[in-house]
Amino acid sequence: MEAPEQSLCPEKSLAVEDQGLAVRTLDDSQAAKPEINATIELPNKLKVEKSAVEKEREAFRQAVVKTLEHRLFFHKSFDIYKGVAGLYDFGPLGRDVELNVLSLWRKYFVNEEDMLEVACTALTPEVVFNASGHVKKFTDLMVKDLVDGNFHRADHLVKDYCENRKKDPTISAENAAELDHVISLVEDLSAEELGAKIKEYGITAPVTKNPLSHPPLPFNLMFQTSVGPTGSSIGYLRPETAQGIFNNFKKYYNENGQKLPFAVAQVGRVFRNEISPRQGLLRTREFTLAEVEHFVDPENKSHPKFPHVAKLEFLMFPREEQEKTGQSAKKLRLGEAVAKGIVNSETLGYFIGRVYLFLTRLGIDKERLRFRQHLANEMAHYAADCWDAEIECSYGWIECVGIADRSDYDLRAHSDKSGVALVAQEKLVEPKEVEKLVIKPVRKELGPAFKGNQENVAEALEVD
Ligand SMILES: Nc1ncnc2c1ncn2[C@@H]1O[C@H](COP(=O)(O)OP(=O)(O)OP(=O)(O)O)[C@@H](O)[C@H]1O
Repeated sequence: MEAPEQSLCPEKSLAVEDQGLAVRTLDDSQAAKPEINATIELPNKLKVEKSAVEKEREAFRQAVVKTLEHRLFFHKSFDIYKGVAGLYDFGPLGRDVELNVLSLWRKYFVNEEDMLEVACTALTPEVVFNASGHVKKFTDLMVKDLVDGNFHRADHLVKDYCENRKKDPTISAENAAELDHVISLVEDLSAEELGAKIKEYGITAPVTKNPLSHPPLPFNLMFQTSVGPTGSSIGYLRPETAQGIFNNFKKYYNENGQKLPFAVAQVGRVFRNEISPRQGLLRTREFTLAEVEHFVDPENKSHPKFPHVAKLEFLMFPREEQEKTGQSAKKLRLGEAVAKGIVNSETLGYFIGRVYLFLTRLGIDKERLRFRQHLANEMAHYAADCWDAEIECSYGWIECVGIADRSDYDLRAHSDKSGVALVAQEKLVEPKEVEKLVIKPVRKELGPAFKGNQENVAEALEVD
């Protein structure tokens, strides 16, 4: 997910804003023409300087990419056939970098926390993603170029439009704050709301400037395939590694001596049929994901090692701040964020702290790293609280790690679908007596009353 962008050259942006404001003020006060002309020259000069900085940055990025491709760090896959958008190969040096990063990741997570590391298959039967909700909900909204037929991600078009508008030095501070607000909410907008924004702003297809289809439609990002020769058994390439871990929960729980908490880690290839991949390696259709699922007692989300990270202080951008206009990430002490309930538990806070330590150890600049909380509707269908580690690079603020409290969503969903109880048991210090209402339908009465529906009614009544 992408997030509100802050300018990479803030001083220059501010100067442009200030001068734009000065011109408008002079204009309003009926100032003499030479005075206005002199003041106009300044923002124009700054505008030229600003775009020169941007051009320089773009040229630098292109030069870096060219060198990395030339030295075979990475390059387009199958490029003798002109390649496919969003598919890249790592050459020997790129693979070395990947292995070094993964080895540090193992040290910081798997070894440090004594996790179980596993490797599940990428090819997954449909029933798994029906149960997890991915078949229905793992979608992005897209619009179509009505002339050339190419598809574009609707939220990206609105975000790009707002960011480009913000570059206009004559824009008022109020309008800029409004655009920032739209950028921070863009992933939160429904199909109708995104469609309305596209119309309101008069957005057309990038490059061709052709009109776009309306309203945006959902597109499922999973690659579908069939398993076996008959073609009747549908499968998907996994878009995340976590579902394999949830399906094997009982085995791993037993392996851990039936004790909570425990964590399972997995590194593997995942596949997402991105609508319009762009930004090089940042948005590809096949990539390596390193994931951890930490299983915890839902009634006790404290973490014994939280004091080790509680004093860390770094840039955080809570949901409430994003909902106000004109706000940005501020330095916050992790202990304070958990104590105030901004981060929903010590366990989630602990992993935010570990990710901060890992990324800064990798060499990420602390001033260009922030943790942004998802807005209520932006969160994936399974999440109760979610924070993205975002790094500011030449493409703006880019999500690099997602840290979510998925609650018991997945284990419950797979228990219901498979009939296998994916649960943990805890021996209570004091035995508890619990009163429970259980409905036992009288089946012979249901038949005459509900006829063909009797099974559904019985099933609904039996749920406790
Ligand atoms: N297409 C992609 N190419 C490369 N990396 C990706 C891609 N999609 C997601 N990621 C990375 O995988 C991590 C976990 O994915 P997650 O499901 O949280 O992403 P997401 O929030 O669905 O992304 P978005 O909303 O931007 O599509 C992200 O933090 C990001 O770093």
